[in-house]
Amino acid sequence: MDLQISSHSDRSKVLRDVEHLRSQGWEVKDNTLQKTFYFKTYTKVLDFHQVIGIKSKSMNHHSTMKSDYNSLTVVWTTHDPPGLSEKDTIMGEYCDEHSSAIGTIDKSKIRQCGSATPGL
Ligand SMILES: C[C@H](O)[C@H](O)[C@H]1CNC2=NC(N)=NC(=O)C2=N1
Repeated sequence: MDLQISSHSDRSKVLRDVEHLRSQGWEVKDNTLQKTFYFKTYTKVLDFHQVIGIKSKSMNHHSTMKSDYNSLTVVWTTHDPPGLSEKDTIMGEYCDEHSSAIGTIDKSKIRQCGSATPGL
């Protein structure tokens, strides 16, 4: 895996934590950690977005998030110094913990209503 670890981070710890997150459904892509969480309602999608946003403010570490009616895709990476850092793995764990508290569903259970942005 050609993965860049942020230079201020403990490389072996980040790699270990990334492996754990991969076992929980996170994908490593272009030096990011990403995962799509599925929810029964849009209200839950918005709640999860808000929960991540509040934690991001307190950690001064921010993700790219793409919301849809039944899902939220979260992408973590560190910009400076670039690569994956402990902050990304901490936030990944935080997302898993809080998505469970809100209540995720399996992808196969989402109600298909079409994307608001065809082609995405
Ligand atoms: C100046 C401020 O501390 C930085 O820009 C913070 C803000 N949020 C951040 N978020 C992420 N994901 N990576 C960063 O390097 C980062 N840096």
